[in-house]
Amino acid sequence: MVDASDAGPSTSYTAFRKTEKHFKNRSSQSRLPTLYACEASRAALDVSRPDRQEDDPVWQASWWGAEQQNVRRRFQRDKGKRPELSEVPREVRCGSKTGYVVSEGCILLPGYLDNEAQLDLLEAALSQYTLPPNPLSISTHYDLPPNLFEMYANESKELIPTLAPCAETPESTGKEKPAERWIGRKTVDTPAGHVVGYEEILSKNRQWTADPPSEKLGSKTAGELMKEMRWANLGWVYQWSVKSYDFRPDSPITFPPNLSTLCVEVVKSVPWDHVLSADSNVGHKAWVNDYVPDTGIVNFYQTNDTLMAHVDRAELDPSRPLVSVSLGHACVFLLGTSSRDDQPLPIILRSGDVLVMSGTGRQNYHGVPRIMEGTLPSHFEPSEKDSVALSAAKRWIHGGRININARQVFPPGFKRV
Ligand SMILES: O=C(O)CCC(=O)C(=O)O
Ligand SMILES: [Fe+2]
Repeated sequence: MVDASDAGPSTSYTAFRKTEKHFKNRSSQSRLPTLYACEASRAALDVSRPDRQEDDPVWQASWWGAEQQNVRRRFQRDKGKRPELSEVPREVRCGSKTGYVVSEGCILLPGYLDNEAQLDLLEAALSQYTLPPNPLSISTHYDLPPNLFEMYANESKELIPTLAPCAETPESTGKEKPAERWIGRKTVDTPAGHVVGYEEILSKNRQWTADPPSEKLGSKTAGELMKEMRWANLGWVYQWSVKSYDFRPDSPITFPPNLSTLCVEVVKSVPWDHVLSADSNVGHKAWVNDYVPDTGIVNFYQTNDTLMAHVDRAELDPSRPLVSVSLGHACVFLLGTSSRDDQPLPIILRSGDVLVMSGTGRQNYHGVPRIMEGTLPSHFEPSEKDSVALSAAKRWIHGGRININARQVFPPGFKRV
């Protein structure tokens, strides 16, 4: 997951890595250049900005300089005149919403979820999606209680013990360290364009063993563990160390029905014939009828977490849509191409935005180099009417961002052996 060039001098960094470093740099917070502004290579695309500047938490938190006032209006006005702006983003009607085609197969639906829907999904992500049998990043290290979030909501001070360390295995010694801290997913990289077949996956399933619990960890409270948790797995279980789903069970863990309904609705709303190029041959005509997510990851970010450049290419059909929802603080999302050497497009993702990656766009490198501090929208502020669970969920999101992304790993009609 780390650029091979990372060990060398800065001049050998890939274009993707340089942009990641630019946005990770905390010494010069604020002053984001926009796509309209001059430094085009690092300029960020911002289409979910509210119409009134004063309503924008990103603006309020001083991420934009005064010179960026009304930048979106100027962007719309000048799009036709400036060739570098005419390609991205192309506007498309998605049902009752507006979408922007930000690159081949990648569509951003700003503000797809209203405030109420965001709060419902926030509560579900923390209180339901973290329940057993869904694996959590911390499941292999701690002897978790049946309901960790409930303990968090009740502000329990009870200590949750670690699991006993077990013998090392050749596949995973637990000693490999990622070159820098990121969202806690240890993976091996695969060559660009590599798509794994079912047989290859089953053989990886047989090799895989879970990470052994670390001996260095100590008991923690639910409050500490809810901050340490980096992801929850939905549906088919992904094995991070071998980058494959575990297809050994007969059926997946039940995928949350409400989330499935949301993702299907998003995919049905996209006018695929207008989004994908005419020569695109990815079977998109079927998606409106047979797209059903069966796996997903919920990413839990604290404001200093990042997600490094990667491609999600473990699904059997490499082009079916991946639907990705943002909640909480805004972030800078980098959308690249199938090569890390190409300059990625920085996109501001706000709470309620939905990004769909599909077709050849599924092979694009992407990552999250920055969660934008101070950008939590006001509907996440506590209210007297909140239930215990919602109030705890709001408390959690004050320190972070949640991303929920769903995919379909088994294309319809696929026969398992
Ligand atoms: O947090 C995000 O917006 C992106 C997450 C992502 O790319 C992933 O989980 O594969
Ligand atoms: Fe991803």
